[in-house]
Amino acid sequence: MENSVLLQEAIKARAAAYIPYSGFGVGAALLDQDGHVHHGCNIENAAYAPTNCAERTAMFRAIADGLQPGTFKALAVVGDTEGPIAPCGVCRQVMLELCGPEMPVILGNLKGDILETTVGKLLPHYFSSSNLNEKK
Ligand SMILES: O=c1ccn([C@H]2C[C@H](O)[C@@H](CO)O2)c(=O)[nH]1
Ligand SMILES: [Zn+2]
Repeated sequence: MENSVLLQEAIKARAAAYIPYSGFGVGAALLDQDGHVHHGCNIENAAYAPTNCAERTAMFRAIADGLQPGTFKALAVVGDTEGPIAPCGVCRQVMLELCGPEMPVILGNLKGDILETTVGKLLPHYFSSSNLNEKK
């Protein structure tokens, strides 16, 4: 699937954002190996901390639907930002866990700016399960 098509899916996903506090809607679209797209939006909370970002919503939704970690092909994320949106640190760590360092990440905005990167480039010198296993 073209990056531009996956970004369009992220824009569609953004329409469902629940954002009563920030007013800042984000959409995400996660492509699986069968060519299916899993949508995510940010879901906020009056207590703020329980807020779930669009990226994590898409990944958790796909895992809950039975897809296997490490099998995803790409993740697109879109917000109404000046340049391509920047995923938060928590989402980068979850991307590493569920998508792996090599997976492409396509970051965009509503003006059509695009940054193509990877999970590993977004989270250099990351902590992962291999660090836990070093001590076994
Ligand atoms: O990449 C990002 C950045 C921010 N947010 C959400 C979290 C919160 O609802 C709002 C403001 O931080 O945007 C995302 O979903 N993804
Ligand atoms: Zn996040």
